[in-house]
Amino acid sequence: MAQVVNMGLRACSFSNPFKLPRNRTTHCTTAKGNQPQTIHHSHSCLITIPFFKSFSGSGNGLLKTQKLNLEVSPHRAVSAVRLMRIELGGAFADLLNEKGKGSGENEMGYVQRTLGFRTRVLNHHDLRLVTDIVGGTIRWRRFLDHLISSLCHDKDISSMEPLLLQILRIGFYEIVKLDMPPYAVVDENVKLAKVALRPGAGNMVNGILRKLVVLKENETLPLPVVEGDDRAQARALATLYSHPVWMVRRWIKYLGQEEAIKLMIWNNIEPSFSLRANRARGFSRDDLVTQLNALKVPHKLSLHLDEFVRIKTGLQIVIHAGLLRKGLCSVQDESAGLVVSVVDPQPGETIIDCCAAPGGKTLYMASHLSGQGKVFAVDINSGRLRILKETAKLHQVDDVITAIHADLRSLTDNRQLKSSKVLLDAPCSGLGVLSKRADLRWNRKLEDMEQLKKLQDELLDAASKLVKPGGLLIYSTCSIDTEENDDRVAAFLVRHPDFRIDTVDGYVPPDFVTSSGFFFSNPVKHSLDGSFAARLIRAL
Ligand SMILES: C[S@@+](CC[C@H](N)C(=O)[O-])C[C@H]1O[C@@H](n2cnc3c(N)ncnc32)[C@H](O)[C@@H]1O
Repeated sequence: MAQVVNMGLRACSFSNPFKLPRNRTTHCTTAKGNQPQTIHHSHSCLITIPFFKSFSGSGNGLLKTQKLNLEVSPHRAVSAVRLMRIELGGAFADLLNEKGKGSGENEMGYVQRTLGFRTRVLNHHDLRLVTDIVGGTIRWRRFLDHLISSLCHDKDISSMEPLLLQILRIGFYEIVKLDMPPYAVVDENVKLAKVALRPGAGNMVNGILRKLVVLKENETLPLPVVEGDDRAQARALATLYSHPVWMVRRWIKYLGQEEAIKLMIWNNIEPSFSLRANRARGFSRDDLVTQLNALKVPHKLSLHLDEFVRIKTGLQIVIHAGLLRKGLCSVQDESAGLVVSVVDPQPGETIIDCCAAPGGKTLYMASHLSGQGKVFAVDINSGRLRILKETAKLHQVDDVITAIHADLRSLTDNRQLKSSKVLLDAPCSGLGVLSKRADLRWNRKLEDMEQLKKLQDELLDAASKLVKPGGLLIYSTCSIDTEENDDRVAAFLVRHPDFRIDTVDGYVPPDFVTSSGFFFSNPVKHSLDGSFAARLIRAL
């Protein structure tokens, strides 16, 4: 049985939504005074025992509840809980959006509430494993679920206990995709299921994972075959490469099957990240490189942008070292940096950033103004705008940024705000950033595309009203979808014949310039996020 250290109040929780109530005797570890002892009770409630110890160190007598489990592998326990939170919509797969930044107190609180115990605090190595397991398990969800339902008696896994399903997904991912030593994986996940759920759940995990190990060793995994009509082929590919069927069909239509497969392979690879040294804080790329060397974080200089460095691993170390918190650098993909190159901000200019939050491009543009000029940062989302303002202070560019909380579409009716440079970084499907946003592929729906295109048209019309005669409108997205990119520009030019395309040639490396004069970063070709930008000049 797991070693359980109980500290805190007696509390009996019947409300854990991740466990099925059981009418059976369960072993719990409890304590009399400070002595642990085992009791039996007739439901799966969690019992914690009075310890009368303050964890805050404040000596205020506040009683906290905590059970520390040192037996289950902590990164698997934390991964299982994070996966449930993501699936239930409580968190993003993207670690950067995690308020708790990994194994912080917030996250351990979720672990405690979900599993009924805490794990030890995670170290860098554990956090790296959590990131890999969570990201990979989400990416491969359709593929893993196909295998799980093929191996389960009950083929409909949608009714399976959420926690049990996550534990199985983790085990399947570790065995099939990470090629980890199979029997260690079986043992660890069985232990987690037993402790976090009940012994019977552990037995079930044991049976299914062992079946999987045999099938893998015999190379007889039940995989779909790509055959039949277009729809059947798309379905098989969607399972094999773990994407929604509608995306696969769309990419086959626009890119052909070979390129669609390459794109899905790219989306399934662990992403690398880029860091931008913040020149506004007097922190150069050389300074950043010195810090990364000291932290032993492997890195490569960007081939395209002077302030950028690429890292494949070690982001947690950078976060932990406080480089982001101190505003010395930010995590920003080079594709986003290249959109700013298309804008080409110069000291003294006034730029309106129409959809600015959380501020990645605003801050980078502001850092190029060298204290002279202005960026008006408009956004409809007050929470995201608050993040922009806070980060602007941290980056010491707040003196050149004015935040405006507004719907761009009504802003243009009421104000006299106009400029010679207007950036519209429009809300989009995010189909160019699926490798980083592992959960996005499952959240995005085909119906979203029509709504987004309509919104993009409306925002383009609104942004165009802010452009002075002879001025420039830059339209950008982080999508690779031609209907959100080239087609939106084409439709805009029909509605606004006073605008014309100004090629991005000369602003970005030639390799990124399309035949129509737009900027386009192709994940497969450039090993960057996918993004798009067009320069549109208004007639005098
Ligand atoms: C792609 S994100 C912008 C990312 C940002 N440019 C950056 O680099 O960090 C799109 C933004 O558009 C904002 N938005 C959506 N509809 C809007 C509207 N009607 N008016 C103003 N902002 C809007 C969203 O709140 C979101 O922050």
